[in-house]
Amino acid sequence: MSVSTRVYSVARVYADANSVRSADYWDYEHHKIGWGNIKNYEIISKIGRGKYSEVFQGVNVLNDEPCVIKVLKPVKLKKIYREVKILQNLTGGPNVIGLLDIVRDEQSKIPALIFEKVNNVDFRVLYPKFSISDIQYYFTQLLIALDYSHSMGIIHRDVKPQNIMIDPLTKKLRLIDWGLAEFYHMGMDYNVRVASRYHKGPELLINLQQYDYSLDLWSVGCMLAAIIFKKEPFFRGDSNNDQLVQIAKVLGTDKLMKYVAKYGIKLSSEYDDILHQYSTKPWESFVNNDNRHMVSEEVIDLIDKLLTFDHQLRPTAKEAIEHPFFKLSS
Ligand SMILES: Nc1ncnc2c1ncn2[C@@H]1O[C@H](COP(=O)(O)OP(=O)(O)OP(=O)(O)O)[C@@H](O)[C@H]1O
Repeated sequence: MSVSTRVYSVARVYADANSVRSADYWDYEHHKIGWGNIKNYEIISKIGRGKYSEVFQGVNVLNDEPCVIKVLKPVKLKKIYREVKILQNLTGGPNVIGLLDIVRDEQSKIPALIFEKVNNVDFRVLYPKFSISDIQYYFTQLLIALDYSHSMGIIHRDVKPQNIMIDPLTKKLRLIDWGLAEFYHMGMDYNVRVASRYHKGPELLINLQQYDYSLDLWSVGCMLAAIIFKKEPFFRGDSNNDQLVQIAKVLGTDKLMKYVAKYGIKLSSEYDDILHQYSTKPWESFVNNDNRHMVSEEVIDLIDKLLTFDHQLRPTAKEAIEHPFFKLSS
C-alpha cells in the first residue's frame, strides 16, 4: 500500500470514511494490543486450517461459553495489527464476526484471536438446498455486513463462501476472516494480490491498484451467479491470468478493453497469447434444467450489475440491497 501521485479512481461512497476519523481509528501500525488471559480458554478440537492460521473450537472456562480460537501463523506483525484493529473497529456491527478477546502464549508469543462461535454448515451442503427466499435472506444479511464495513472505511477483500459462516437453524450469518481486509484511503495504491482466485475482481487481474469497496461487490456477484446457475465456482480460472480470460469469455473482450482504457491501464503482455476476442455471452445461456427454477429476470439483472468490469459502475452494497430481486415474492 502506498500513496500515489495520480488519483485516477475514487470510491463512489464512503470515500472519506477514514479521513473524517482520527488516526487512532485507522493507523493500525501504532496500535497497542491489550492482551487478555490465555488461561481463560481451552482448546477442544481442530475445526480448520487456513493459510494464515489454525482454527480450533474452544471454550471459555470462566463461563463455559463455546468460542473459536484462531491461532495465527508467524506473519508480519503489521498484518496481525491490521486484522486486530479492523476486528476491534467492526465488532458489534451487523453480521460481522465478534472478536471476544486476544491472547498470546507467554513463551512463544504466538497470538490467538478468540471469536464468537457459529454452528456453520458447509456451503457445499447448504447452498444447493437454498430456495429463492433463502438466497434473498442470506444475501441481504451479507450485504448488510458489507455496507456496514464499507461505511466504517474497511474493504473485506476476501469475500467467498468459505468466509461466510451460516447457522441455518438460527439463520445467523457472520462474515469472518478479516485477515486481508484493509482501510480505504482515497488515492492509495493497494496490493492487488488479495482475495481468492475465483472471487478476484477484474481490477485485481488488470493490476488497477486504486480499487475500493466495490471489489467486495464483484465477489458477491460471483457467489450469487454460482448459486443461481448451480455452477460453483462461477468463474474457474486455473491461474490468475486465466481467471481474467474466464471472465472475458462471459462478459466479452470489448468491454474489458473499454474498462482498461477508461482508467489508463496497460494490460500485461502476459495476456497477449491467451486473451482472444470473445463476444458477450447472454446470461440466459447459463440456464438449464437444473437451475431454471432459480432464474428470474430480476436475479439476472442483479448478477449483471454486480458482475460489471468497471468497478465504479457496480451497485454499492446499499444499492444492491434495494434491488428489485430482494422484493420478489415466491
Ligand atoms: N467464528 C467461527 N465460527 C465457526 N467456524 C469458524 C469461525 N472462524 C473460523 N472458522 C473456521 O475456520 C476456517 C479458517 O478461518 P479463517 O478463514 O479466519 O482463517 P484463515 O487462516 O485466514 O483462512 P484462509 O487461509 O482460508 O484465508 C474457516 O473457513 C471456518 O471453517
